[in-house]
Amino acid sequence: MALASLARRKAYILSRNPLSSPVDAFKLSFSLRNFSRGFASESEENDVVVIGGGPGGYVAAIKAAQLGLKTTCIEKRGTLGGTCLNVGCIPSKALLHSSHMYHEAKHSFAGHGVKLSSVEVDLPTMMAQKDKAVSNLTRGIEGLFKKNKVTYVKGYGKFISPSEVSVDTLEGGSAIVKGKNIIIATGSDVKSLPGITIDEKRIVSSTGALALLEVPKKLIVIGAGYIGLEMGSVWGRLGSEVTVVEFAPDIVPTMDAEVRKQFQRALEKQKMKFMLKTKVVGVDTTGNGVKLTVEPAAGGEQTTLEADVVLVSAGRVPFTAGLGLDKIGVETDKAGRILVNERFVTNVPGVYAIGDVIPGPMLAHKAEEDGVACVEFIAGKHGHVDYEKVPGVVYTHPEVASVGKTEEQVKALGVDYRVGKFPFLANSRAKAIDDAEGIVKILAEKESDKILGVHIMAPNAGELIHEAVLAVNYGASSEDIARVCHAHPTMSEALKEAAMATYDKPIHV
Ligand SMILES: Cc1cc2nc3c(=O)[nH]c(=O)nc-3n(C[C@H](O)[C@H](O)[C@H](O)COP(=O)(O)OP(=O)(O)OC[C@H]3O[C@@H](n4cnc5c(N)ncnc54)[C@H](O)[C@@H]3O)c2cc1C
Ligand SMILES: NC(=O)c1ccc[n+]([C@@H]2O[C@H](COP(=O)([O-])OP(=O)(O)OC[C@H]3O[C@@H](n4cnc5c(N)ncnc54)[C@H](O)[C@@H]3O)[C@@H](O)[C@H]2O)c1
Repeated sequence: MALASLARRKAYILSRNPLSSPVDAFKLSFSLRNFSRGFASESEENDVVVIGGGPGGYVAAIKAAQLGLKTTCIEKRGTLGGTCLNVGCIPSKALLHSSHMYHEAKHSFAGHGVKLSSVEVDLPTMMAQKDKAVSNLTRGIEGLFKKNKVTYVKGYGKFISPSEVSVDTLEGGSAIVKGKNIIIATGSDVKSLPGITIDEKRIVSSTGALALLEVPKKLIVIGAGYIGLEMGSVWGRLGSEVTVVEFAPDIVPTMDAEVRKQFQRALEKQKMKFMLKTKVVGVDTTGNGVKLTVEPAAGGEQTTLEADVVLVSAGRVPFTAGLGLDKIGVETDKAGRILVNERFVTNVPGVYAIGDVIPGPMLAHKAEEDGVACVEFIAGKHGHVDYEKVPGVVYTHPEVASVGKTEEQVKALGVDYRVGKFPFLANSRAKAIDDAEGIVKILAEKESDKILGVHIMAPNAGELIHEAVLAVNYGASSEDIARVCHAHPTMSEALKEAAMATYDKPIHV
């Protein structure tokens, strides 16, 4: 790197970092010189050290390096990408896609005039395709680290002081990594239930459910949340008889109630069974399968259910084991989540936390936004995450996607509102492809017509929602969406029609 360009970069960073002292300035120029040479020794002080290489951590590390900060990321797993890439978002979406293809071939192709003499599941090939997707993507992040000159340390990090992390490296040694700013991005782990031991064979977490060696005849899912419904769908499509046991009166309790009812009906049509308001009180694994004793959540008569495999998907908890938080005095809440202020700083100056390990939705895209905003603050810029406008998607078929408030939340706020709905049964593209189960529902403030929430159930709701995410972020009205020309024939026209139904009348119903 030319000296002039180094000087410009240094001046730029210092101009945006009001905390930089002359000593910091010296360290910065030292680190920038090393940065320009493309290496960094672990004993040198970093501007930013990130513990955890998941969507929160790796994105924070890349962004920090892009902002000219000398950055090291410590990850214990041996591969980057965290829960999401290794055992979460990516492998589950790979299996959801493969199992959907099988299900379509078996149940829908003939109706489109495509005849197959036989359709079979080849589970090892399906799993290999999933593993290939995962390894390509995790290696891709290593490439991005190299490209952006992020130092990658493979090992388990623990605090020895607010500016030093000791790492037990995967190679067997240990190292001290120093940083002016340390970001905790250690993510989450499966929440275990009392009396139920996960062996990842017969009683599995999502990780085991992503790697079963055969299709279970009977699968019981504990918890009707994101993981339960997605993984229940995968195995249900491949032939399992799926029963979902849920403690609450409803599936996905955070979803808009009207959409949720339609969603539950759609899943029941796919033969998924639900036992709501039900709790698990005992598990017996002494025989070949698993016997699960359940009773009504409010107490009452017990029933025994039998299954080949039980999936425990009753939520996730922040992961901070062995991190040494007590050593440096980082505060957590009762649920173990690290408490941070609006700049992601913990109660210990210089120590930050982002992603699943702090309060807020446990979603990969939220963790990424946290990561970018956190390092922007560190670099003296203005980071921003609006937690009210984080979209959520359940990747079943149909998918359910939402942004903003549910009708129940709007009612609770006492706001006067209007609702506009449009069914996919009246959408020409959905009818053309014979996949028309679903609805768009828009909630808008009555007086201003400002959109408060959008809920979509549709085959590709996870893609369709982003027009609504943009609208909600820009403070758009339903009329704003309705007056935008949408291409025909597309599923997106259903959003336009629902918007017309919100402030006026739709054309096609
Ligand atoms: C089955 C499943 C499916 C999911 N699907 C989706 C989805 O479709 N969309 C979505 O938005 N979200 C999804 N999620 C949630 C998503 O995976 C998380 O919200 C996201 O991974 C959180 O990112 P993170 O960076 O905060 O933590 P994580 O991804 O958990 O990463 C934390 C990393 O830190 C490492 N680590 C922990 N402690 C240490 C230490 N002391 N030293 C070094 N390294 C350490 C861990 O090994 C881990 O790799 C899914 C989750 C699961 C389980
Ligand atoms: N598509 C996605 O974005 C996606 C996919 C998978 C996971 N995730 C994330 O991972 C996290 C964990 O997923 P999850 O499905 O495990 O949690 P979740 O919070 O989505 O759902 C857990 C469900 O289990 C129920 N439950 C809790 N204790 C129970 C008990 N003892 N018996 C029966 N039911 C019980 C809850 O009422 C809830 O409905 C979620 O917060 C989600 O954000 C996201």
